[in-house]
Amino acid sequence: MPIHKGQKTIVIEKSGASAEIYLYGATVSSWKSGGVERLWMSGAAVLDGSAPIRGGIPIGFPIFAVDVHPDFPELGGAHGFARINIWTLDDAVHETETEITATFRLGPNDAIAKLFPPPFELVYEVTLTARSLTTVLHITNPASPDATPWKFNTVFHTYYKVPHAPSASLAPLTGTPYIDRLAGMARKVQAGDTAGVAVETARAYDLSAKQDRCEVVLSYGGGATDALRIVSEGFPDAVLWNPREASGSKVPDMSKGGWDEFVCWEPGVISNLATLKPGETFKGVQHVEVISA
Ligand SMILES: O=P(O)(O)OC[C@H]1O[C@H](O)[C@H](O)[C@@H](O)[C@@H]1O
Repeated sequence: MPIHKGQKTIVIEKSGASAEIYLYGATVSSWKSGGVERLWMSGAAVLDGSAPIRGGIPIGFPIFAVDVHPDFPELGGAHGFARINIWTLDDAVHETETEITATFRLGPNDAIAKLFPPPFELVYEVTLTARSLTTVLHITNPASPDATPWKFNTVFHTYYKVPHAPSASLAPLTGTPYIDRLAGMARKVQAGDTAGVAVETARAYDLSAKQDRCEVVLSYGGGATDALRIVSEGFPDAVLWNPREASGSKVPDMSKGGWDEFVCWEPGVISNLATLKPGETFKGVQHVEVISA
């Protein structure tokens, strides 16, 4: 069976690879390729649907981090409601010889409407092949033409599992502008080719010049024979984040030492809100592939 449906999660399998997705938040919680777990999950993650899942790929929408939405200030909090609501799984699972796709949907409910009244539709496709995981988010404003446009942030808050976070690096990033969220949102430009997380890092890279297609390679370091090629499409930003011990130890659902085990590279609409007019759909893609180092 290429798909296993549980009460809380589904697992898809293809050519020896697998991915587990919680209906809560449509959070991809595990991706195994080549017999290796590629996503990090905190040992202290809350998995009972009472709090966002600390690990995997939580989806942020319609705000990012603790930023407040100018039109819907009640949203507040972190990363919005998409990651803390139950999504529905389409009955139809698309499968070919080389790939399998499961599709999830989220729309308004009473609790969401109190925070974010306009109509919206989120469609999320998770596609697995032997060596890749692709996530695609479609965000639609289905309102009638005379309705007011609304604004949103979104993010694939992806936690990559690495053997030793301070040894891991992302490249090529030379000359890419970024906002240093730890330095009063100072605007800086990436000097060297690689960026890492040996110290606490929260940078929002400006990918607007390569919004159509941005490719980076996450190298594990330490003589690893494989690496991850991460391609994002449609996203104007990506956050590089790791809290290291000083800040990570204050995060209640982060296991001790967790900050040594992951790198977050988070493609999204982050530094500015995007506007969606009635009838419009935003599409963001993240394609991650295991490659030789
Ligand atoms: O604790 P969370 O709401 O999941 O957020 C975790 C982190 O996500 C982002 O990467 C932000 O840049 C950080 O400021 C935030 O701490």
